[in-house]
Amino acid sequence: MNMPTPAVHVTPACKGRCPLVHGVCAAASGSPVPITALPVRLATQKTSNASALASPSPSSKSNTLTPSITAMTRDLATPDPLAAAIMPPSDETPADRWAREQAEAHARRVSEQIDDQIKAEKMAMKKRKPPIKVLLLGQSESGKSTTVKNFQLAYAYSSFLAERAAWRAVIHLNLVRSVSSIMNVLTKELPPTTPAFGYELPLPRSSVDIDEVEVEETASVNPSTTSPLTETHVALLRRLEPLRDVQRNLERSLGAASTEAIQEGSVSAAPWDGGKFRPQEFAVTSRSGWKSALNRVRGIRGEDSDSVKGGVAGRPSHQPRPSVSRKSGSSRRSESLPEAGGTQPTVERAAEAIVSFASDMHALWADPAVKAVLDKRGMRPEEGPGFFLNDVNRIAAQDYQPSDDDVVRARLRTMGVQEYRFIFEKGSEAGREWLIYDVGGARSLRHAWYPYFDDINAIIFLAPISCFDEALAEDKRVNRLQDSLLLWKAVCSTKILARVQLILFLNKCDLLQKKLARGVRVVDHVPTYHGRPNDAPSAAKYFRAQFKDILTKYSPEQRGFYSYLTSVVDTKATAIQVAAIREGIQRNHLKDADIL
Ligand SMILES: Nc1nc2c(ncn2[C@@H]2O[C@H](COP(=O)(O)OP(=O)(O)OP(=O)(O)O)[C@@H](O)[C@H]2O)c(=O)[nH]1
Ligand SMILES: [Mg+2]
Repeated sequence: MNMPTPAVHVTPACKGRCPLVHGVCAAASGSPVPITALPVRLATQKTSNASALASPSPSSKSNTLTPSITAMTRDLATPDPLAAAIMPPSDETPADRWAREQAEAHARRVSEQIDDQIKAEKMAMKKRKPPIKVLLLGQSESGKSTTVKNFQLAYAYSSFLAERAAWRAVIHLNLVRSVSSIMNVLTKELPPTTPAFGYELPLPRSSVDIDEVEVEETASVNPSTTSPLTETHVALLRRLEPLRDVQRNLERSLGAASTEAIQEGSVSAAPWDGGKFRPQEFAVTSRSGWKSALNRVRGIRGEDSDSVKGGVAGRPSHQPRPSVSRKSGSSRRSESLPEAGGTQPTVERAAEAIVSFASDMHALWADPAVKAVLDKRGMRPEEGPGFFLNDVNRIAAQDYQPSDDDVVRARLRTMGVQEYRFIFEKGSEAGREWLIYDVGGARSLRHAWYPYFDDINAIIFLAPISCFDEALAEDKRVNRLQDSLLLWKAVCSTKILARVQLILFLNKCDLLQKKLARGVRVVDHVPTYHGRPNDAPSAAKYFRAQFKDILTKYSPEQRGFYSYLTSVVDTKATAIQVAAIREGIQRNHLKDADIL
């Protein structure tokens, strides 16, 4: 008799010990194997189930595949051999049968529920809207992080609030740094016969011996007759000298983000723009910047400990793009993190020291002779980043807690790329997730931007137009406005960004206004400005036209020019602009998706 070809398959894994479902082994974890290829074990098992078949003798040649299957087929008058395997026992009582059927019905219901759930999840996945991704670009100190703070204030205030206390150390450092830089200028004003300040002078070790050193040293000081500085100033400078240690300690506590950009020389404005750039060689420096710095003073160890994973909106989380993180192991800049909570005592000691220097810091800033020296040397700390000397008494108070405005004005540079998640609760697109990427703007950090160009919806580009007379911190030969224009040109002409909506913030308009009001002439730094009025609206209009020309000329495809005159430290005005931008980006996104 010809052996019928079985219509069932089992996997090698189960070796036929499990029931089959729809002709395929239920324990399938490997490729199904035709039953004909099975070792003898399956056949012997089936034959024992079908007790009609006599067991073959161990010595018998019938212990091979062919005779066993022959036996099995003979035995199986039932059409499905596996049904026999799971058949209820022949001696099942009515009660047992009832229980079995109940259990089977329950199992079916559970199985159907799971199927429904999987189906519903699949549908929801299909329906979920992709996040809108916005990248903030611009040179260092252009106001990118300050713009993020405006988004946080407007749309994620609880997370802004959660971080606010941690900014105290940053604000203290900003304050001390202003004092230090004033001290540096004043020290230069002293005549050469005056003993140098700083490291050559034996510094008082504590506030107790300040007076002794003061008396001893000031006796020999003979300030220049042309300098407005007197022995009182020298004494003041000497008393403030220990603040330099406070600054160093705070910088150490806050990490790399708290130091300002060092001069780097000839790094190009846009490292990705020019043929030789290979993005995979670079990595994002993620262990620095706000998050890490704030975590340090909050006593949180590790960079992701407060990252947002589908929860609170608006807090930073670093999520490097795959193309970036792949290489991050070798090229990531390492920064040793202190032990959890280890920076807290240092930060508190610094706060106490600052309180004890409050009146001297106030005296320094309020002194007309000091102002005269700063003016003469062209130094205007009040127009620089993170300036808090006007509020020294409030900030150097024992119980000081930063206000919203203090946080917005605080300066801490961004060194990697930081991602902020926002889930907007109101409006037509409620529930839509936004991802905002804040990057480090120094020239040496711009290579890390490129991987983020990939699938971005919009770029907010910040150009600080008050900087037309300033040099880049990284390269003193480069004018800051020139750098912004070069960078804008590179962004406009980058092919991968051809369809990305570009929004230009001509920022620091408040400082532009102040600068021109005190007599700085645009034409002295921008010769093509010739013949135009030296006022802020005219200058802003002129700069805007330059940016627009570049967009028109260098965009691979025609696109709209959206620009705003901003002062992002003005949170009220910025809130209105941010709302308009949000609406605009959303509309553009919907239009792209053909929803509008
Ligand atoms: N007066 C004034 N200050 C501003 C304005 N925008 C930003 N600032 C200040 O400038 C400093 C630098 O701003 P950030 O937002 O940190 O600059 P950034 O572009 O993030 O800089 P990097 O992180 O180094 O790339 C901060 O102290 C801000 O408060 C503005 O429109 N007017
Ligand atoms: Mg920043």
